[in-house]
Amino acid sequence: MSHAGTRTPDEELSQFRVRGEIPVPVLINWLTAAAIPLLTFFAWRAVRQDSAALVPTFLTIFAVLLGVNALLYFLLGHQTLQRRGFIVLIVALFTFLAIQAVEDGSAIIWLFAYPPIIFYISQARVGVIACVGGIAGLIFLFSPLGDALFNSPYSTSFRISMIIVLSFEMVSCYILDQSRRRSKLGLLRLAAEFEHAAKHDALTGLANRREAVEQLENEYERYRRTQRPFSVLLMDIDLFKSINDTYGHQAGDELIVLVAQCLRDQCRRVDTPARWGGEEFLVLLPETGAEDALQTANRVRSAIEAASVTVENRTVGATVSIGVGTIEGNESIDRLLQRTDEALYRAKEGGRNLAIPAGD
Ligand SMILES: Nc1nc2c(ncn2[C@@H]2O[C@H](COP(=O)(O)OP(=O)(O)OP(=O)(O)O)[C@@H](O)[C@H]2O)c(=O)[nH]1
Repeated sequence: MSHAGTRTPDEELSQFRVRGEIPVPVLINWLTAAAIPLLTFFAWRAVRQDSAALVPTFLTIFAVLLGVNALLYFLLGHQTLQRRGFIVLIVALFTFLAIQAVEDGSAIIWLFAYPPIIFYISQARVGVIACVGGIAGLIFLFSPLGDALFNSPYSTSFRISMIIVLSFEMVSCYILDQSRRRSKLGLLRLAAEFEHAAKHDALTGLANRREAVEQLENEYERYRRTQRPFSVLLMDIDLFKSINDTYGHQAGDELIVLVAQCLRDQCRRVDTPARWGGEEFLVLLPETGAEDALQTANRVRSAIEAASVTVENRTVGATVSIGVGTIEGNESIDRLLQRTDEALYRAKEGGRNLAIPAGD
């Protein structure tokens, strides 16, 4: 998972979805589908109960606007627009329900639906701001100034209970939401670790053979589209068995890590150095012709020849033999690897510590 730029984990989280999690646009659609008939029902009841014309009119307007918000989402597919539109509408709706004392004041208890929704569909920061704003608004509504402005029918005990219970619910929702976000982050990090482990070699940290094959296939596809050739270096540490036998397996492993580091140092960022087998490495050089590939091979070879590790106060170095292959015409990846392997074999036969271009 990327931690690029100044993105906070919260923003980062919204980019990913864990399997089974309800996507925010879907939840908003469900809530809209539930709210429209409910609002229509309460509007109809308000008409029947002879409430002021304002109430049924506003409830109907909210139902229509929620429908328009959903329609716009289906037409444009703009998730942020859908979410922001929905938040604005529900904040306005809950404010209206509270200050107009809809349903003789009982509609204010719908405010309890607000905290879980707001925390789920927006970032934690937005949820906190919305909840603190909501409680502040409610305290204002229940204050003597609110009474003077809106003439609320709520009893004192109801007001106290409403503020305490709603605050309790908001804090609970915040805690549960934090826990949900932390577990989601943990799951995403675990998935990223698994993905990394599946694609990389544990000893060297280089791409493993499976990942190298995948990159080769991608590069091959690009070659077929653009006809810009790519090259591969297939290399093998010389006389590695005798290094293991003389200095031990641990020293052998250290040399493998050293070779990997030399590859990293000598390759471009776009190249893929990979551990191909035990003491075999492959480097994929995208958009690289034969001449440049041979130059890179010789640079890598010299860097490895110059490097060494210290084992029990003894300096141990190694050399590598390299086959250098460049894709030609319509040949397959297998054919390219076969030609490159033959070149590697010739480098071994020719005395080792050599880079030999593949033949036809
Ligand atoms: N330490 C260590 N040794 C390994 C690893 N993987 C393979 N080897 C050893 O590498 C050696 C490879 O030897 P060979 O393929 O016979 O060839 P070589 O001795 O390198 O000789 P040439 O390739 O002909 O230059 C074997 O002894 C393997 O056991 C590893 O991960 N760590």
